[in-house]
Amino acid sequence: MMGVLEGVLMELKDCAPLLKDIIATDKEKVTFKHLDMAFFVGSMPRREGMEGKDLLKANVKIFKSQVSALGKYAKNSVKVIVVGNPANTSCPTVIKSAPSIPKESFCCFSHLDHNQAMAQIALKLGVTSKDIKNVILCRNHSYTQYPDINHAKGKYEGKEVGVYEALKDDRWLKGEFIMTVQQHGATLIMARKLSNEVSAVKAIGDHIRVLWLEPQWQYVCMGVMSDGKSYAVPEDLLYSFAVAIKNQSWEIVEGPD
Ligand SMILES: NC(=O)c1ccc[n+]([C@@H]2O[C@H](COP(=O)([O-])OP(=O)(O)OC[C@H]3O[C@@H](n4cnc5c(N)ncnc54)[C@H](O)[C@@H]3O)[C@@H](O)[C@H]2O)c1
Ligand SMILES: O=C(O)CC[C@H](O)C(=O)O
Repeated sequence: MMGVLEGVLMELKDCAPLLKDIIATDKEKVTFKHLDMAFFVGSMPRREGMEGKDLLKANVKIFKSQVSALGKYAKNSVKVIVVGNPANTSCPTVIKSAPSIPKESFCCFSHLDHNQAMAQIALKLGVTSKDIKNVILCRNHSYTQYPDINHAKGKYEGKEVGVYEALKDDRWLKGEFIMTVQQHGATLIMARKLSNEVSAVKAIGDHIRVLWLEPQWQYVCMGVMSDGKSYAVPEDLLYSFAVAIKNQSWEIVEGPD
């Protein structure tokens, strides 16, 4: 596998102007030492005809072994993002496998769903995603997720207006839009015969920027352990909420403006 890694290294060097150094290794002790952020992405993707549960056994085994090494070698302040699927279901198991790391430091990656939902609205309005804000991706990273646009706003014809008001198409927003977002991953696999890549990498970059560099981004979606006090979601259930970011940490937002 080190040969393959050499190829990945070459690509990383080609696309990272701010890159200072890379350590390529297959040793857990070296990989996880002094880490600030860990993305659990090395795992099986779903192929056409497979269901999320088909990945569970294989991927949870990979995550469990890696995260216990993470607990052993990484800083206690490390932030862990579970990307590999089924991301929601795996995340609590991952958390339990590294008890030395606070459970608030873990999240399941739902930034891609958030980007997808914003893109659907932007395309329908004829603007770009950067003109849309406050779309909340609720519940989880699967077909039962729910894009909440009650607080969403768009810059439309020079004004900032609520998405319902701008689109004037409640039927689409309450029907086709929700279904398109919920089934986006599966539809893409059917079309491409492979799961998403470019959009996932872009969303991972967005997630890092929000968490690490741009805390002024107030309403962003992450799958986190519920505190039992918000939106009647039971405590310790992994759930995608709108969160506010402060000091590289998150807080569940109750009803964004
Ligand atoms: N949450 C999300 O929004 C989201 C988005 C995209 C992909 N995913 C998930 O991320 C995962 C990876 O997807 P992909 O398209 O990159 O898959 P891929 O098959 O292209 O890459 C998976 C990589 O994992 C590596 N790997 C396999 N077993 C490993 C192990 N035991 N230890 C370390 N690495 C191992 C493989 O060598 C391969 O390089 C999948 O589970 C996919 O469903 C999630
Ligand atoms: O398996 C799916 O339905 C989607 C896979 C995709 O990589 C994603 O996580 O969005």
